[in-house]
Amino acid sequence: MGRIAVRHVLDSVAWAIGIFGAVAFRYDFQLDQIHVDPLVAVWLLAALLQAVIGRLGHAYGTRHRIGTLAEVNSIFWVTLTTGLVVGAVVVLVGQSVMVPRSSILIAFPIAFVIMGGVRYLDRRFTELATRPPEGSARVLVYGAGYLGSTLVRRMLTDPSANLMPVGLIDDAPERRNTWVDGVRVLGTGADLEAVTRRTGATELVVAIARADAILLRQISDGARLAGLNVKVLPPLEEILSGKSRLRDLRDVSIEDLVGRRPIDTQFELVAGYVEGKRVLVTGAGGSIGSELCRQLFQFSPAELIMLDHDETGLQATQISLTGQGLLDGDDVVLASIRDAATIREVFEQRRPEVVFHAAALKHLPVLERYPEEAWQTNVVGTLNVLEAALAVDVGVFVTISTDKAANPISVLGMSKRAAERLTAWAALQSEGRYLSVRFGNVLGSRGSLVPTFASLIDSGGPLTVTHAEATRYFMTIPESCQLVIQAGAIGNPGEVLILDMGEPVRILDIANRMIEMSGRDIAIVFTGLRHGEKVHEELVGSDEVGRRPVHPLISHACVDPLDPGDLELERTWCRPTGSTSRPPTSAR
Ligand SMILES: Cc1cn([C@H]2C[C@H](O)[C@@H](COP(=O)(O)OP(=O)(O)O[C@H]3O[C@H](CO)[C@@H](O)[C@H](O)[C@H]3O)O2)c(=O)[nH]c1=O
Repeated sequence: MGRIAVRHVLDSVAWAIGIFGAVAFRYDFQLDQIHVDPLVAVWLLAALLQAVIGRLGHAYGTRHRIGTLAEVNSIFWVTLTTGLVVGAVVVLVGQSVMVPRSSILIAFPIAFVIMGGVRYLDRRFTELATRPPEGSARVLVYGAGYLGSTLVRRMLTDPSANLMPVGLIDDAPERRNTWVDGVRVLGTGADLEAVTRRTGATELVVAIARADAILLRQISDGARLAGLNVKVLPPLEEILSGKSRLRDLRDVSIEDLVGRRPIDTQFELVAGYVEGKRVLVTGAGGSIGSELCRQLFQFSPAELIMLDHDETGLQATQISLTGQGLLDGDDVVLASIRDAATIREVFEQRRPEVVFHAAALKHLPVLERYPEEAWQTNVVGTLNVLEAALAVDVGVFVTISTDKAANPISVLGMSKRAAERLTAWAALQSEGRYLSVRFGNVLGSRGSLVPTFASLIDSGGPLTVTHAEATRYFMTIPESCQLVIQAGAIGNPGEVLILDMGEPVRILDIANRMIEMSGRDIAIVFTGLRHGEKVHEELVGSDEVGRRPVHPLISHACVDPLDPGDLELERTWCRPTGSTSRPPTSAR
């Protein structure tokens, strides 16, 4: 018998107990005074009405979860209506067939309490059967809001996850001592140590949808003192859509602690300029280019053309996007931005309408030693892409720049400053929106700080920190790309858009945290600032004024256009003599 049929039968039994019990009460349990046949008729009428009204009122379908308040509420109204109709019948004809009028008045609460009780027991048994098994990890959930409650419920109904929620933590004092599915809010972040001792918890799961790096650092420091392992959830959207499961909980990473900055994507804005368009990304095999491709793909461009000179990088991006890396389609283009003729040909053949220019050389110390390389790729290469775009009337062109272009003192910074200025020049030659987006360090990009420290830790250290006070602005790659794509929607021609990266973080703090998270004993050595390296980065140049007219995290500033005819004047930093750079020397 199906579950719904069983519930109909049980509710009929509830009415039987209610009606016969009420009459038995009425006659003081002198059963020989009871006329059974009319009572059976009244019971059958009640059972039939309960079923019909219940079906009409959707009280028996899958609309409500078993034993929830919503289900009991809907059963209440069905039972009350049934009771009223049956009661009216009894009032009209009951006297003549020896059914006492008061019987339904008493039968209704008895039947309803039994129906509610059966549902409660059903729910308890179901929950007990799916409870995490003995020996499951004891978990505290930080955040008793929607996400925390959903998580607790999932843990309680997914025995395979082996996670037993033993308490909730929430900083809102009014939530203290409230319950979520039998799990209590035991205190705030300040009580973490006491709550851990009391519950024997070993894990702490952060269930705060918009937790940023600062909050995660605070929680993680508290958890360390309490001896808890910190885990974080996959992105909220994935949880809500059911794409991710409990086992996708992962340890908190250095990226979470340093660069997390949840961003609201204004989808309509972005879809407006990407959807149905031919979109080309240069540097598609790199860290930023590949993430841009992944995000742009979701906005259904007519074509996504991934261009890079690094075939292996292109393959990795293709795999991450399409699940295959055969490299045999039109979606990947192998070409170097240094090669003007080839780039022009690609643009003429593929006629992109939107371009994200992410191809660049990026390593500051290397470019100090090889400035000509920075010139060829970051300046001439950018000009090549811009000219090809102008030739085919690209409508939106976004150059990816860096905070090192603000008050530049390095070859990297100066080359990217020139790229921003060339983009501003191109804006003057076109009807389209040609603009740059400038931001600081992205966490985890190839060859950057975090992967370098990670491999130094793997090999036993020491960690090399260039300056004890050095700070950088950090963001995760996905979050910075989200902002870049939004910036493309709101930027005006020739502008540079500057992403708000929050507070700068000390490199030494990152080194210390990574060592601590590794659980190993690793030394730190201070190596001294390298040529061209600033102690603190600036996002806005001293000659620039940033305004935020549209997006709260994106400033707009004007850039002085650079006519390609004047490029030679710009080249001073590129020459060994009189330049800020050091000529290559033999390996030290
Ligand atoms: C690799 C390494 C780095 N550092 C320091 C140097 C910097 O102050 C800071 C970050 O270093 P990196 O991750 O290499 O990033 P940085 O030189 O700032 O440049 C990056 O960030 C820029 C944005 O500011 C990008 O435009 C560049 O393309 C990118 O390479 O950490 C150390 O102290 N020790 C290290 O071993």
